[in-house]
Amino acid sequence: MITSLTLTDFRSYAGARLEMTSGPVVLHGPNGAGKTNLLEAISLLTPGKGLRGATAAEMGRREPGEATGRAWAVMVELDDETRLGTGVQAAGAARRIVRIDGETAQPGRLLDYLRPVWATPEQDRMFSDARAERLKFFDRLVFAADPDHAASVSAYEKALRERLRLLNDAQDGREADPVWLDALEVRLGEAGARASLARVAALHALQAAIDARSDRPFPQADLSLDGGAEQMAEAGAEEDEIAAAIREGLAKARARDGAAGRSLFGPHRTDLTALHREKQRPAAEGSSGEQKALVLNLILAQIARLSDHAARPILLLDEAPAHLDEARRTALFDEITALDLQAFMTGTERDLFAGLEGRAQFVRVAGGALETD
Ligand SMILES: Nc1ncnc2c1ncn2[C@@H]1O[C@H](COP(=O)(O)OP(=O)(O)OP(=O)(O)O)[C@@H](O)[C@H]1O
Repeated sequence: MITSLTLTDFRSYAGARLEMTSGPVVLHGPNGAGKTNLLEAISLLTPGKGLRGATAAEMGRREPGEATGRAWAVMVELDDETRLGTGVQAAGAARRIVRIDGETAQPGRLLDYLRPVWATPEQDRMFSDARAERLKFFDRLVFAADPDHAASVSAYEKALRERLRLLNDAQDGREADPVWLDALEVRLGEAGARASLARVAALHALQAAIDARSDRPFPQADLSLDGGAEQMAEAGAEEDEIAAAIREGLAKARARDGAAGRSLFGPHRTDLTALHREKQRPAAEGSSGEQKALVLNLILAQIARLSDHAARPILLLDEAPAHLDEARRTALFDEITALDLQAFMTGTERDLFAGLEGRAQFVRVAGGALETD
């Protein structure tokens, strides 16, 4: 578990430190106090984008009127022994670095120690929002258990950007090198097939974890992946067959993609859909409270799925209890306590967390300072 957190020039914090005892941590305080900033800091102790999807340059503390944020750092100590840190070395730097016990490390190594999983108010409309955000959300769930997935997705995205650049050049009258285009599409086929197979495997594991929670007062989702490559994987196709289908589809789509200036074919267009099981309706048609409860159930299923890993998950819940009804709030608190899970939760009112009195650490966030009540 995280036993201490130190923030230096991170967002609204000039310097702050919080020590944790065991159990959940409740962060309460007025709007704009810096509660979400703190969850965001912890969310950065995993590869990729954090809870706000912000760039490293945005996270450095800025005084009013300052154009560039400062160099910032976030450091946690695990069980009072291992130190994980991230930050930038120079003000405004775009790339954050990772340190483990003081040594620079590959971001992927963080997953050996911590697996943060988060739920934010922005996810409430996830099922009715744009498809790209849903796939990003799902991919994060996949790579928390399967770190290789992040490498497949980033190799795929890089090759896709290169292919589109070539097709745009061709559109402007410059000849696109067909050998290079072929090579990129081979790479897209391979990385895309790996990514699709990993997504399908994760979908099954997640669905099983959701099904195992049918006794909880949260709505259940029936998940599916709506994409050609994933459907082939479901039907038992091998990786090289899926890769060939992606490659062929991309080759056929060249002219159309070039004219549109977008990549209209490929597994980056896969969608995650969810059916509200009890109501037999698409999740996208549910109320925002229903969508929130459904997403939270999915997040809790993910936590259960990750609990077998050596690196235990850490749950970050931004404003979740405020939007749950009493029965679900109680169930959430009981579950978090029973799982012996480290959870950080935010809310403007301390009263919302009355059910955790005596079972959680209450921290008041105000004026850039953190005070345990
Ligand atoms: N780079 C930065 N430098 C300085 N201050 C920042 C920076 N980024 C964000 N802030 C400040 O942090 C505050 C927002 O903090 P945060 O989102 O954590 O609030 P919160 O406590 O979660 O509030 P709410 O209850 O409204 O969600 C704002 O006042 C914002 O101006």
